Amino acid sequence: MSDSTSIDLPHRAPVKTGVLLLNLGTPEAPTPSAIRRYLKPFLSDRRVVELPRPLWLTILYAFILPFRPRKLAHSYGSIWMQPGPLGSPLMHHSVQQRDGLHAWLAQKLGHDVPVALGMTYGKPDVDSAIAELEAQNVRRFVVLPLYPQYSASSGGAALDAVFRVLLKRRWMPEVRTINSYHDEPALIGALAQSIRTHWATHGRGDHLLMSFHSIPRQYFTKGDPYFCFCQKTARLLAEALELPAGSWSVSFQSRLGRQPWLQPYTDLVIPQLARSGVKTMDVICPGFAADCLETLEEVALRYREDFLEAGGQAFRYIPALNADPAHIDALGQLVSRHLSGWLPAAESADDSAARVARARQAQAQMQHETLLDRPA
Ligand SMILES: C=CC1=C(C)c2cc3[nH]c(cc4nc(cc5[nH]c(cc1n2)c(C)c5CCC(=O)O)C(CCC(=O)O)=C4C)c(C)c3C=C
Ligand SMILES: [Fe+2]
Ligand SMILES: [Fe+2]
Repeated sequence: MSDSTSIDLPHRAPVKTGVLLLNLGTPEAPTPSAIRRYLKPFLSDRRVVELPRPLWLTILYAFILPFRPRKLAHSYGSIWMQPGPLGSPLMHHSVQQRDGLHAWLAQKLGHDVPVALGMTYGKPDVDSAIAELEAQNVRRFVVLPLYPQYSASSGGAALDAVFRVLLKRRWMPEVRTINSYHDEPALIGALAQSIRTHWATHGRGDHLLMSFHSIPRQYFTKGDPYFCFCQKTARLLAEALELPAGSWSVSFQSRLGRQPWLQPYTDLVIPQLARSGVKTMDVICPGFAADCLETLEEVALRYREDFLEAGGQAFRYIPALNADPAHIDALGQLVSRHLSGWLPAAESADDSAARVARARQAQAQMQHETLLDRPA
């Protein structure tokens, strides 16, 4: 007991409040081996693929992992932004979102709120992101999976990764999780503004397609709310833009395998629109917080070609919100609400009474009581 002051006890320091941002993850390089390393845990997750295990593992190991990475290497290669892991658009934008949110919280709330980024699959993993917060003495944090529309296969899997890490903790942190923010007014406002700005700069198409990542239809019939959340985001966006009926629609992209997925399928809708006389179209993907393979390669490159081949004249992809200030503002507002009661009220830095109050607060947050420090 007498040498207890030399023990490195985490509860000696003032506690901090943090934010954990989560996204899917992405390969570290546009190479078959890096893509295989990424796909293996991703496609082995029971939240992502719910097929009977022996059947799915046979398909995964016999047909997908040996062949798909090579095909995807070309696709990733076409959108990679710079050498190294930050070359993946998803990683590039996620890092900027992390830094942008940290700056927003400091500016608007007057506090240093550490923000860490963790990926459900690949690096930086959720374990290291939580460790990063803990190293700054964060003992309570808000978890924000960057999927505006919750699905078990995306946000659910991300939260699983958090809870798996916490299972190993002796001293559980306080955790608040954000489930879905598909109808967050600031998010709808940011999306609407980005569309208006795009129209003002590049012209307005005859039709606006809102394309969301699909999921197997059966997940919806078993109770996944994702389909309805996508429809609600789309309706709110159409209302905000006062879009006439018939001038916009919703579709679902990126399906894999033979079972039915949420419909209508984007890859079928786009040429159909061209054949039905739509000459110019805009596409936005309001389910993707950051641009990635599925938006930049699948939609902006491949579906553009399909549209033009089917008789369309102009196809414009409207980028994801990425680290756009309006997006950071929407995420900041969302996170701030969930931080409620965890931060002392913001004070102006030159207010000396506030400085004293802050010092008292810090003292009160020193949770280490004196028992171990008493002389034996
Ligand atoms: C096989 C099942 C899949 C389900 C279910 C699924 C749901 C889902 N995915 C996203 C977001 C993203 N998916 C991305 C890539 C991607 N998705 C799947 C499979 C499923 N996704 C695969 C196999 C891949 C890899 C690429 C490919 O093989 O086509 C990405 C992009 C990652 C990147 O590196 O850029 C995102 C983002 C959501 C939101 C979602 C459920 C709602
Ligand atoms: Fe996906
Ligand atoms: Fe519903």
